[in-house]
Amino acid sequence: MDKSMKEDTTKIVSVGQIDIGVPSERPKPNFSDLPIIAMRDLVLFPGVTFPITLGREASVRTASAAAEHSIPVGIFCQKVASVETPVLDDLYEYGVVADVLKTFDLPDGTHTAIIAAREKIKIEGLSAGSHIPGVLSAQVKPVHDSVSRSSDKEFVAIVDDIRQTTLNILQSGNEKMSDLAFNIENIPGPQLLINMICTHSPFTPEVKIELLKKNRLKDRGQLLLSHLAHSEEMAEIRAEVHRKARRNIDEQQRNAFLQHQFEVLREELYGDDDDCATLEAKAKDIDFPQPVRRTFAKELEKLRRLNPQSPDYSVQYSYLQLLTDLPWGKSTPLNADFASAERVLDEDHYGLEKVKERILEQLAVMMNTPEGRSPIICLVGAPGVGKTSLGQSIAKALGRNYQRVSLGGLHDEAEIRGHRRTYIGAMPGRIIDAVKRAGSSNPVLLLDEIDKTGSDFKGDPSSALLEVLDPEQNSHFHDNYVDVDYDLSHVLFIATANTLSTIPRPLLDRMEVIDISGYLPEEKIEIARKHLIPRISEENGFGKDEIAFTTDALSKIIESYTGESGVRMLEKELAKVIRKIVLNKMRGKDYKLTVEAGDLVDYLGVEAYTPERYEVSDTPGVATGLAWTAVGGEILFIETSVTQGKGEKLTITGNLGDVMKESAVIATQVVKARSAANGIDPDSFENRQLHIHVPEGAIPKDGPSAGITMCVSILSALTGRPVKPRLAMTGEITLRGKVLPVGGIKEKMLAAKRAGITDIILCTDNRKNIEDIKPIYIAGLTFHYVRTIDEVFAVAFGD
Ligand SMILES: Nc1ncnc2c1ncn2[C@@H]1O[C@H](COP(=O)(O)OP(=O)(O)OP(=O)(O)O)[C@@H](O)[C@H]1O
Repeated sequence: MDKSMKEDTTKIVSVGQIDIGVPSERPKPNFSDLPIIAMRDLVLFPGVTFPITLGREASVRTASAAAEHSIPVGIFCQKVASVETPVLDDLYEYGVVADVLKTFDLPDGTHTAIIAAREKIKIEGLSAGSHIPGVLSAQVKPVHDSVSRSSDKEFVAIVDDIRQTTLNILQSGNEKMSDLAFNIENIPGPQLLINMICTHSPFTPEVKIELLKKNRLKDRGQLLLSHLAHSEEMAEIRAEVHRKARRNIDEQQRNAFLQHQFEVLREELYGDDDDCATLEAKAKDIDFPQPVRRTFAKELEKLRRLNPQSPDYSVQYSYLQLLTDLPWGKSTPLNADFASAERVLDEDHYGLEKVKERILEQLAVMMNTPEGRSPIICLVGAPGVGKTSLGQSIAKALGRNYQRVSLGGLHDEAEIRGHRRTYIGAMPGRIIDAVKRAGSSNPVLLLDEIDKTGSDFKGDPSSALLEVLDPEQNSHFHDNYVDVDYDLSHVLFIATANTLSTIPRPLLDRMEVIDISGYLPEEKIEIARKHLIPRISEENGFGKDEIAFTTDALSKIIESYTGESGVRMLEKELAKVIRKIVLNKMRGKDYKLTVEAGDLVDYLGVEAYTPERYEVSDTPGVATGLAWTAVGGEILFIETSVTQGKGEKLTITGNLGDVMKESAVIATQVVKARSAANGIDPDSFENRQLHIHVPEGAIPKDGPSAGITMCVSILSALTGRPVKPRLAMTGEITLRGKVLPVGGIKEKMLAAKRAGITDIILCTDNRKNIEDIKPIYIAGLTFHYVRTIDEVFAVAFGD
């Protein structure tokens, strides 16, 4: 704002009833040539007296001359306040004629004049000529206000309302009208009251001119009242907004104050808040996804408010520590060198050509499409065949971190998905925990023994695993404890299982199953020589090649001290031998570094297993079957005896399960139906009692695969013809005599070879399983593929 404008802005310095000696005999104004003082923003109303500040030279001169010579002047408001030298057109046409009672020069250089307004006037046009040179003058005409009678109740009510509303506005603290505050009650007469309030009101000059224009005082009062009511309303709204703002500020200040006090007290009580600062510093370097960063900040604030001695503090602290420990977006660079991956697999594992080839196929695809989805590999096989260690080698070959997640015996879904933090002792699930331990977001996680999860009232872990393994869902894996999503899509999952039968179908469908069958004794000897003995020797403080086992010694350990498809027990027995050597060494006794077969009794005690050997026997009623257990294949003998007795009776013994018992009943019926064809009198069954027994009664046995063996055993017993020697068989039988295929063929064949069997009867449909086996495993075996029990009998009793 420029200086002159500021000076010229009329300023009310005091109000109303000051005794400044208004002359009783006032000179008549010259309406045809009235000197005019232009006001920038003041509209004066008839009857009102008050001081104004003058800035412009012309105004000062006019006021001084008017005061000195008692000349009435016209007081008009400018339409536009910024006009510096106004002419008549720049003024509103309504104003007042007034007496300049006094002028003062104030010490700060401004000039003040006390003006007493008389009546309303209207500009008619230019005056004939100014009697004060350089002073604006005009020809005007008086306009009289008509005053309502005091009996007009409506008018009285309006005036009362005006007074009250003005008081209300004043009470609400409107500074612009504050000069009226002390005398509004004392203003005499409604006319002066209305005009006074009009003059002092904070309305714009436009509004005030509208008020001034009203000739009937009642009309002016009404218009004033409506403006005042609006102002009052605005004042109330403003007061409310103000109150609210104050309340907010007060609350913020209070919180800040309390927070500060709290920090001070905390520091006094527990010293410096190291935990929060450490967490915060750690979080700065972590590439959190945006929602996780927000959660972290929120939870850290919560931690700050907790007492470090309270149990809640440690719960909250552990949670935040987990958030900072998880490898958000941190991944290890992948090995893209296929040849080195192949080398790693070969170095770590002997044999397993087919398995390694399948794994290499997957690795090749993964290296070729680094951004593609990783398959979920499921390695299935008996214990100790190297599933876990293969998983480890795959991680090594790919250059990824490795962690094992043990799922055996898991019943609680929360073990996979974590517990909500509201539970006491809540923890993250095993998957998140493994990712944390792995320290990168693209590790290899080995889900060990996925076939051994169960479900109970605490939920079904396998359904939680579905979410973990589903590429569509695992990019937003939600662990209940972590409570924010974690991206598992870069993790390579490898599952291991002993059997596929207990894995739920939907889970199985998501996995690439790779079968690892057991090892031949020759392979076990190689594994022991190349991998197990050097490793165990080193672990026990010997050089890699310091201890040697003769082939005979190894064969004996495998045959007489272990009974397994894998090499887990072999590993343990070898470790036992080497520990004994260490013991002898420490006792200062003589010790041999080459272990021979004869030494084994000293080292390992008496033989634990007498290998199942096929014993050539010409006793009728004995047939040799092949069984499969979780630890590999076995041969099993089925014995049938026939005795004379009253009525027909079938006795089954040998700790057999329901399915196997049913097989025995079916087998009896099948043989009975073919009795005539095999030279047995069908009526003779009347007085014969059959007893079927499967030796080693302490071991439970079940399954349908002994069906054809039972048929052969029964027929042999009934006819008295012994079964062809060194013949074993496996296959399910139907009531009509059809032979059905069975599983576990490779393990069964290994067991047959171990036992010295030469001929095997199998269902024709099992031929493909035999063709899958490496020829060296089945060298020396002759296979007889059959479809019916008659063909079985032909092989078993043929010449
Ligand atoms: N082909 C092999 N070459 C070298 N070492 C082997 C081979 N197969 C198994 N091993 C060794 O045998 C031991 C047992 O193997 P591992 O623990 O991997 O068996 P697993 O199949 O996972 O058994 P489980 O089903 O009980 O978990 C390991 O020390 C492993 O290195």
